[in-house]
Amino acid sequence: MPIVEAEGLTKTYRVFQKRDGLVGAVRGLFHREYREVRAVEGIRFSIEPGEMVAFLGPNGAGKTTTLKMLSGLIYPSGGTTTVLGYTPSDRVDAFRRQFALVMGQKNQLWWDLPAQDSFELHREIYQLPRDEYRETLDELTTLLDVAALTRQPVRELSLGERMKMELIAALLHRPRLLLLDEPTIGLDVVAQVTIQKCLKEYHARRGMTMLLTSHYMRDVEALCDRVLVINHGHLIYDGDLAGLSNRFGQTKLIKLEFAEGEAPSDLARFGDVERAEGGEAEIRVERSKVAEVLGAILDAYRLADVVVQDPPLEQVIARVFQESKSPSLGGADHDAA
Ligand SMILES: Nc1ncnc2c1ncn2[C@@H]1O[C@H](COP(=O)(O)OP(=O)(O)OP(=O)(O)O)[C@@H](O)[C@H]1O
Repeated sequence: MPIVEAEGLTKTYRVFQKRDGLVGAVRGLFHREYREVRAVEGIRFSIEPGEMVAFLGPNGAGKTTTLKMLSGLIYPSGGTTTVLGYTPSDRVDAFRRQFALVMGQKNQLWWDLPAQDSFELHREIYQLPRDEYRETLDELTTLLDVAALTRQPVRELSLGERMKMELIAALLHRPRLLLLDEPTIGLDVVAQVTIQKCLKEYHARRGMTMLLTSHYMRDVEALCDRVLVINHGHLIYDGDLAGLSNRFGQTKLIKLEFAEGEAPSDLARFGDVERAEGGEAEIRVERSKVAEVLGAILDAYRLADVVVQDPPLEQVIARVFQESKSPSLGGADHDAA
């Protein structure tokens, strides 16, 4: 049975429109005008136990709104969703005990107290047996390398350390489903990698299901095999990472190392030369022409090495977002799953 199922899930916000000027403001007191924001429009997907899925989309695409509906923080305007067998907006205890939502931009922990005190409160709220709590806490503080910091007030911790504590608090009750909204936002690369490693390791040990939003493609590549892409409230891709590159990455990068001397000056006849330095060069070539171009290069020059790469995920994703503005890609489009 899927852990998450969404069918036609929709959220429309009603936003008060403030009028310009004093007269407008006074008029607004008597005649309130509203505008509808269609944040999520009829999305459909399901997630199986143990999957690690990335939820991608540009700013304002509807990611946080979807996560909030999946955790029962807001009611959908339409459609249905079942999470862990429950309707999230019912917020029953049995449901809340089995999932956690971590928002990179929001703190759950008490600012002036050591994280340890917030962890204790979690233990009380979730009524965790002491042994199990100790075991999980030790495991997580070791994994994230913050055992020495749990007794320091949270406000004195760095952003990265605070995020690690947030993650610990979220995992203490061993949730079966972890919803992560930008868990590495604003962190340096080292802290990002530590958090990725912890999530990966923890997933390997406990096999929880995870849905993650992130603007850092490194998070996605490190953790997720499957991606859901949302734009303007529509789900426009549901499939694996490789499929995303195949479909939207229209070019490939050919990296060449020449056997003798400098890179030749006439490489532009094969494609767009991205770099040519010393005996090395990189040429961007249309996906459908890679074999032909490679054959021509091998005929013309002696090579010491050659590598053909997909474009970086950032580029592919930027292209997906760009293309999804066109009407032909506007609706939900499921490649896999
Ligand atoms: N409480 C709210 N009231 C009114 N409109 C909202 C509310 N929350 C979000 N929106 C609007 O709904 C749309 C989707 O917002 P959402 O926060 O879900 O996007 P997102 O994909 O998470 O974006 P980001 O990557 O910037 O966090 C946006 O147009 C946003 O302005």
